[in-house]
Amino acid sequence: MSTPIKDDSRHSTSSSTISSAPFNSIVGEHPNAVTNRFFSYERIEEISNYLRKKIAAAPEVAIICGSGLGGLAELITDKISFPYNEIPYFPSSTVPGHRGNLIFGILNGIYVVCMQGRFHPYEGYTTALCAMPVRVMKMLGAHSLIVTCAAGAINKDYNIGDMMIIKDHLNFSNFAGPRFPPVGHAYDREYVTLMKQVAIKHGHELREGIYSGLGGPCYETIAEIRALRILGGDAVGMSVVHEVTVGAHCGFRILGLALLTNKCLTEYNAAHESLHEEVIRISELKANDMQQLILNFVGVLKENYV
Ligand SMILES: O=P(O)(O)O[C@@H]1C[C@H](O)[C@@H](CO)O1
Ligand code: HPA
Repeated sequence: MSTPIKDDSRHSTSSSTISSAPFNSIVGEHPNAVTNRFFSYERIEEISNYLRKKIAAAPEVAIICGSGLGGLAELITDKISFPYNEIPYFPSSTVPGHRGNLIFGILNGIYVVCMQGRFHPYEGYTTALCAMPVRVMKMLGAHSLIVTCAAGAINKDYNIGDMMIIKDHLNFSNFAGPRFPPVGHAYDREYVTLMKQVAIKHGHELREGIYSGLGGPCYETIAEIRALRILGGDAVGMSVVHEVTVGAHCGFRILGLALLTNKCLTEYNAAHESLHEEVIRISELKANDMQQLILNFVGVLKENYV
């Protein structure tokens, strides 16, 4: 792992107040501004050591829950839960539908670590900071990363409530971090096949497609959606790509799963606009199907790969 880092001794793990002060982008700097830079190997190690002392085992699978999808954590047993603001150097979750807990425990027979909510660049955090927990979860021992998200459907044939395996992405966000990591095979082809088999076996219909990652926080313009469609995007969202980039860089086998919560606008005379409340409503409505897919996929990983 690389060490492209600027450290700052003002922060140490002895201070649990680092992340707990409120975010106020208008009147001042976020209290995590110092952490909102690069992350050294040593700092990732410091965070990992803090967690390692308190957990029961090394996690094998890491899971990131997207908007409204954090209910997966309810299926985990023997849970040890850390609110993000109690973990050294972690930022706070500020988006509704992202509860902000790092949860360790057993899911379908495997020790997992689950991010119940993620960090987005539009919250004011660098992409490097948003993806920092991926490095921590890898250092703790996880070999596989399951990234879930809510996304808008661009593909004309895809509908609200569809679940889509992410086979590749279009990255329209910037990134500060290690230079030139290859991501051509970031999404594990074997995992895609495995997930399709799981879906068939358990009677779930699954789409497959390309996720376009934009910065947000505004939803896309009609011109943008039309352009993304021409470029081959099947869905669009505001996360995933930084996590997958970092996950590929640190050697994770990765599976991406998007829940399509809305149809993106492509016509100027369309009556409706996308709303985050609607995104969460659909996520929660379909959460059970997403959870079952992940639960069964993890079970298959246990049988075949672990
Ligand atoms: O964290 P995810 O990618 O699931 O959240 C999506 C993208 C935005 O954060 C939000 C827009 O409604 O949902
Ligand atoms: N655009 C971007 N992000 C999203 C969307 C969308 O339409 N739906 C859910 N997350």
